[in-house]
Amino acid sequence: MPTNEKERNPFKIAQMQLKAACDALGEDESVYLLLSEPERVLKVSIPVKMDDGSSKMFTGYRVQHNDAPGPCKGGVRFHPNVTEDEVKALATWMTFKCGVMNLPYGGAKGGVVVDPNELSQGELERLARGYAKAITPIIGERRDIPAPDVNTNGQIMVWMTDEYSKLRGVGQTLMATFTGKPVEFGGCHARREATGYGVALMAKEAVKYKGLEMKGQRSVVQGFGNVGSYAALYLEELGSKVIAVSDVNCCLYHPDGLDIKALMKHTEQNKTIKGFAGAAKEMDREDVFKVECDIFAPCALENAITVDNADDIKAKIICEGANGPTTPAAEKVLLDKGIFIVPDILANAGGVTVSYFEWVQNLHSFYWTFDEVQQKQEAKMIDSFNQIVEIMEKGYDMRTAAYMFSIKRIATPMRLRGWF
Ligand SMILES: NC(=O)C1=CN([C@@H]2O[C@H](COP(=O)(O)OP(=O)(O)OC[C@H]3O[C@@H](n4cnc5c(N)ncnc54)[C@H](O)[C@@H]3O)[C@@H](O)[C@H]2O)C=CC1
Ligand SMILES: O=C(O)CCC(=O)C(=O)O
Repeated sequence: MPTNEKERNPFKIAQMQLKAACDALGEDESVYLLLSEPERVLKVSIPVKMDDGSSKMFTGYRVQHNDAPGPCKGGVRFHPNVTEDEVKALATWMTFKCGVMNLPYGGAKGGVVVDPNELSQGELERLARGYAKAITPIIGERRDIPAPDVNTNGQIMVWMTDEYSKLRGVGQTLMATFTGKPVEFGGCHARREATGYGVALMAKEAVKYKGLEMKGQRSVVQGFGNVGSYAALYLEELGSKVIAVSDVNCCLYHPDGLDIKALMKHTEQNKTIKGFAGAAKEMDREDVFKVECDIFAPCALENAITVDNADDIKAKIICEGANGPTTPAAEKVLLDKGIFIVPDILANAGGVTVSYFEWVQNLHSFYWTFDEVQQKQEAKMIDSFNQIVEIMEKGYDMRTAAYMFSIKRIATPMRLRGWF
């Protein structure tokens, strides 16, 4: 892949990753053309009545990248740095993630430019409802199914489902239009845990592939939100020691391993890992890249690993919990150092996989147990891991192999539909 050192635009990066895989496959040029731009970009303005009586306008997006394999699927992010290109990239990655897991979906993503920490609970609810209303014309259980992402959660999915049902349900609750809902409201057991659990599972498969065992491996996790906290919990449960984690405020370190359950409790109460009594050292958040370890799991945001810090990372395996955490130039540095990278479209695909299970259960009103869900998730992820490794062994890095594996699954329905 060409590695323009300066390239940080996530959409350009997604296009570069796609191009590298299309070239490796020797695919028809039309496949790249059709997949390099999203099918639909909706930009919305959302008026919200604030608690002080004033009104504010928020900008939001819903991008539908491709619906050849089935309805579009992907989360909604609330973050001050959301841009149209970021949402386009995230939607593109969703298409290939669904392809990697052989789910009957294409990709989509949504975002609202907002810092939710600055909103009251009432303002947050009105924004969530306003966003759901604004994107109602293009979503639906057979068209596009949103879910949680950064700074959104089960409660926000309930508000959106309720709003959408008022507008489209005519007396019915339309459960299957949003996933990631709480178990008490049409949600699926093990969805909250699913992305982090999948990250830990994929790290374990990579460890096994290298002929090693999880016991004794030292893990480091960047980001301690939904994905990072459960990735850390399951990395610990699968036998590794989690010696460092970070969030937006700091990095915590303990050479004997942090107690992740206790840290999750601390974070629930304090909204940050900062101040946790069980750490040996509290450091600057950027120090997370310098901690010597075996498994490094970036679970925060895009462009976390760049050429500026790639050399600091001393791990055998990088398992990408976040979407797009590694720039192409940094990836080259890491691959040259012999680091095994499990790419985001596989490593964090547990979330959308269990969202798919939620959607299937909602459509049938028949619900599975926690263990059933995790067993089905594990079987699907390990199967994809093994098939991608087979392609990788033909001489590709794992990201390119994952794209090659996925592109075939998307190109075939496009070809059958006569799109090229
Ligand atoms: N929630 C989900 O099911 C899925 C999320 N993802 C991706 O995983 C990543 C994280 O998502 P969530 O955990 O849902 O978000 P979240 O909002 O629950 O947590 C984000 C975490 O990252 C931390 N963070 C932000 N900037 C940081 C920085 N510079 N250094 C260290 N930590 C930083 C925050 O403090 C927080 O702990 C995103 O890239 C998201 O797109 C991918 C697949 C599914
Ligand atoms: O659960 C889903 O449908 C999508 C999750 C998501 O946004 C992601 O995988 O990046």
